[in-house]
Amino acid sequence: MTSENDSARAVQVDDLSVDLGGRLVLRGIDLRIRQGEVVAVLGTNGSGKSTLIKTVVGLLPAARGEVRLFGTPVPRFREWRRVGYVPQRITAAGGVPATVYEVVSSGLLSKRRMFAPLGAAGKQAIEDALEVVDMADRRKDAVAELSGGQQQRVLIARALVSDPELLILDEPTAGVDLASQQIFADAVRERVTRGTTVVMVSHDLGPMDALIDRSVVMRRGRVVYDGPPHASQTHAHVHHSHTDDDPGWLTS
Ligand SMILES: Nc1ncnc2c1ncn2[C@@H]1O[C@H](COP(=O)(O)OP(=O)(O)OP(=O)(O)O)[C@@H](O)[C@H]1O
Repeated sequence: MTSENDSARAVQVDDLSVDLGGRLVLRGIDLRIRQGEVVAVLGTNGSGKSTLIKTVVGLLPAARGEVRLFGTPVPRFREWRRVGYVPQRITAAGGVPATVYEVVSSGLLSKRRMFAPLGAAGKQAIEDALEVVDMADRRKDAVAELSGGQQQRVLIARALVSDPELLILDEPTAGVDLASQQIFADAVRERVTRGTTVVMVSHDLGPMDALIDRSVVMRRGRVVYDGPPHASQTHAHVHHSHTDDDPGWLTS
C-alpha cells in the first residue's frame, strides 16, 4: 500500500466511513491533499465537515477506511507538532482555569511531552503568536473571561505557535471580527508562501477566499465536488439533484 509518494501527501483519506451513535455520518470519503495545497471544505450544516476534520486529527475513530498524515496512519502518528488544529469552538478549555498564555503555549507541547520546559525560542514563538492575534495584552487573563471571538483568536494563536507544516482549521474565524479575520488571513498567507498546507472548513471564507486553490464540497457524509474553488457551489448544486441513493436522514 505504501508508495514513495505517500509522505509527500500531507493528508490521505481512503474509503473513510465514520459512525457516530449508530449513524453513518461519513460514507466512503477519498481525499488526497498534497503538501502546500490550500483546501476549503464546504457544505451545508450537518454534511459531515467537522466529523471529517476530527477524524483527520485523530479525535474520532474510523469505522472503515484509513486516514494518513504525512504517510503515517493517524493511530500511529506521533509528530503532532507538525500539525496545527483550530477546533470549531473552545470546548477544550471549558471549566479549566487556563490563561491566554497557557492555552497558546499548549500549542508547543506535543502530546508526549506535556511538561517539557520552554526554551527562549518557544517563548518568542508564543509572543509572536499572541501579537499576530492582537492578544498580547490579555496574556494573563483567563480564557473563560474572554468573548467568543477573542477565545477563537487564542485558539488561532495556539495553532500557529509551533509553525506547523499542516494547518487544520474548523471554521477558525467564526465570530471573529473582520479586521481580525484579515490579520489571520495575512498570517496564513505568509505561511502558505513558505509551503504550509492548509485544510479549512468554512461557511464564509471572507479574506481567506483568495488563498484557496481547491474546494471540497460535502453533502450527507459524502464528497460531491472536489476541484477548482470557483465552480464548487454550482457543481455541488447540480450534483445534489443526483443523490437519489441518500437514505433521507439529514433531509431538512
Ligand atoms: N456525537 C454525535 N453523535 C451522533 N451524531 C452526531 C454526533 N456529532 C455529530 N453528529 C451528526 O453528524 C452529522 C455531521 O455533523 P458535523 O458536525 O460533522 O457536520 P458539519 O458539516 O460540520 O456541520 P456544521 O456546518 O453545522 O458545523 C450531523 O447530522 C450531526 O448531527
